[in-house]
Amino acid sequence: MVGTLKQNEQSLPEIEEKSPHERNTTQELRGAQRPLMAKVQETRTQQEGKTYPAKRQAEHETTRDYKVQLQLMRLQAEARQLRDKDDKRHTMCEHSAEIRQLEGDSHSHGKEWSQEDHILHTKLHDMQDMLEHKQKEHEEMCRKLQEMQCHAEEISSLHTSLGGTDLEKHRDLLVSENERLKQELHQLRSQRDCEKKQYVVKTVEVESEKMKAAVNQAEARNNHLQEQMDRQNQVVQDMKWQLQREQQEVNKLRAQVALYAAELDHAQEQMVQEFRSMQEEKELAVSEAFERAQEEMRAVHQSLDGVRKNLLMLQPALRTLTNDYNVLKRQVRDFPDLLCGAIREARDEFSQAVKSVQATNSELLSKYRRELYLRKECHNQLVRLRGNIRVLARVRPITPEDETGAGARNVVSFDQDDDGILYITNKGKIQSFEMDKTFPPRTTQEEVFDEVSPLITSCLDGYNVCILAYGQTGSGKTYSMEGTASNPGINQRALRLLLSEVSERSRSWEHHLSVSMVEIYNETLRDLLGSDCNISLDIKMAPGGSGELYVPGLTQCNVRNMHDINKILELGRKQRATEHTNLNAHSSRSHALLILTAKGRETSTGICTTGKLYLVDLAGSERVSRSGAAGERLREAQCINRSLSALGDVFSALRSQQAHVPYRNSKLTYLLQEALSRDGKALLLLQVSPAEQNVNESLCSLRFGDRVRSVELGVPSRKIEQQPTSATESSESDSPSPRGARPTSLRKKVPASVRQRIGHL
Ligand SMILES: Nc1ncnc2c1ncn2[C@@H]1O[C@H](COP(=O)(O)OP(=O)(O)OP(=O)(O)O)[C@@H](O)[C@H]1O
Repeated sequence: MVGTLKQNEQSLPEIEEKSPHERNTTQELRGAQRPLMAKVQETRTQQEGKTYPAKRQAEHETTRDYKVQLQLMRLQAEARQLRDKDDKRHTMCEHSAEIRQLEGDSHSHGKEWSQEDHILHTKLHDMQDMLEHKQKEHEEMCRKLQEMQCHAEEISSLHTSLGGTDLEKHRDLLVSENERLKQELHQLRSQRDCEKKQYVVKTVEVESEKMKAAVNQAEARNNHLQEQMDRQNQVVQDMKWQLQREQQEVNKLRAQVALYAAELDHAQEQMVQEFRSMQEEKELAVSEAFERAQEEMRAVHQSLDGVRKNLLMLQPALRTLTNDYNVLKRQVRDFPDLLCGAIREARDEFSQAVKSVQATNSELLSKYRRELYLRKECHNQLVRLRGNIRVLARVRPITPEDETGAGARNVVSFDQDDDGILYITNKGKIQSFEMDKTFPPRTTQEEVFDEVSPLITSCLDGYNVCILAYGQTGSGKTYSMEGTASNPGINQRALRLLLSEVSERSRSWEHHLSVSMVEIYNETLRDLLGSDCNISLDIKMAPGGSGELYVPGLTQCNVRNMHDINKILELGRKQRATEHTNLNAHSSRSHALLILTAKGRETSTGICTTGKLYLVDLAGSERVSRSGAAGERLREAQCINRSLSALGDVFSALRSQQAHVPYRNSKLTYLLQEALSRDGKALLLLQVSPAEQNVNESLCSLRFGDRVRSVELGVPSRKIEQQPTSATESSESDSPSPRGARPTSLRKKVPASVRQRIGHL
């Protein structure tokens, strides 16, 4: 057929050259032939050996596209189904929400449902879990579906890009055109065959070269088209394979979707079943609850009826209560005024009562003080009568020498109303001590001296008087006895007082005062006013059987004025200081005694008196263990302890009124024998440190004082003499001597009248 066409195309110019009529016919034919040729050419390329497979391919692709479209539609239907399922799931979710709501409602119905609620809740929870699981699966399926849709869209777009539909149309057109052309060609061919019979020999020879070139050109073009066709076929083949792969993929996915759909159906079925069962349970529970609620309601109604009846009965009582309440309200309103008035009255009464109590109190206090004073007086009287040793306690202030901190804390306190009572706190316990008088730290030297001065002046009346300062080292013994230059102690004040007394009594009395000062250190008696104070002195019994004691070689300095006093005291102090390098260290370990002898003569009666005043600053009474002494110090401490315990022994012998009093056990007691005997007057000044660190020593001193306080020396007697006269001698022999008084030759000579007078003194 191609060969025929080629021959036709080559023969046409020959016809044109032969005649005008033929030329016109040929031109017309050529005009009609050109588009036809182009179409024929196209058709030829499509038809020549390959037109048919391409057509088949296109048909095949069309079928495949249709199938893909069908699959797509099916997938869309499946997606719709899935969407429906999703809607159902939503509905189920709503149902479960309703169930939850019902569950919440059922909660409010009471505790008895809690068990069932719990079970339902657990089931619901399980279902929710399952639902969530299904939801995830559904999401996964949706995702895959989307992927499939994407694939389908890709296929569809590919299909469109290939222009399948247009091609088909175009192809149909071409087919019809081809048919038409074939017919035309057939006509032309028959026409040409007729004409050919006339010109064939010439034209073939003339035009054969041109035709050949045209045929070659056509063939080249034909080859080019063939190549294009091959490429196109290759592309179509690739697409076919791709389509096959996609188809397989789609099949797989469809199978998966079917599987998921089955699972989903199954799950949905299960859920529907469970939902139904839950619905049934819920309905059952609701009906039960409803019944129960109805019962409760009935009970509530019944009780309400009862309450209503009670309410009706209570109404009159309520009215009464309301009235009462109103009355009370009025009272409450008026209450603040009433209360204020009552408070005012009560306050007035109270202040009056307080005033009267205060008046009574002050009256009682003054009475108590008077009583106390009288009691003291009586006590002093009793002490005088009994001859008790008076014990005074002086507490020094806290000094810088005391340790700072807890050890320096004050542990001593005093009674506000009774100046004889002192309290001492030891390890949290408070102990009280009763003395004849106590002196708080603020007490001045004058106040202390005022208390002891009557005793001092009694030596001018012929009494032996002894004042002992007792206490541990540093407790203020020297301060009380010697004092300081600006603030002298008992020693200097006593001498000054005696001098003034002597001058006061000078009208009726002649007095002679002499002073000795001694020190007892390690049981050695030394004269502090002598030329050589290293000489150890002895205490001896006076010759003549008077029983009096004297110290041979002891210096006695006459005292006439203050100058003498100062000189003597200064000398004594100096002797103590020069003898021992460290005065303070030494002074605390020796007893210092100031002995004043007062000799008097009453000018009118000729009565002579001799009184002695012993002012003793004892050595420190602290324990050896505390001082930690050794060697010489230990010996000193032992001597001090021996002499102080000898003093204690003397006091205890006197207290128990033993026949023998061990005066001679120490130099101290031996020297003080006259004052500490039953004829003397004694006063113990206890020095107490208030510091907590010294509490044990303070307690020892106070206990010692407590024991001494109970010692009765007896009624003291004066040591008097009188120049013998005939009158006095005869009457003296009848009068008995005072209680326990040592009978002396001189005592016998005192007349009864005089003795009576003396007794009053
Ligand atoms: N009442 C007081 N007021 C002020 N200071 C005091 C008082 N009593 C004692 N002191 C002071 O306490 C310190 C110790 O006193 P003091 O030397 O008199 O004690 P002491 O008992 O005599 O000691 P020692 O046994 O060593 O002689 C001194 O510094 C003294 O001035």
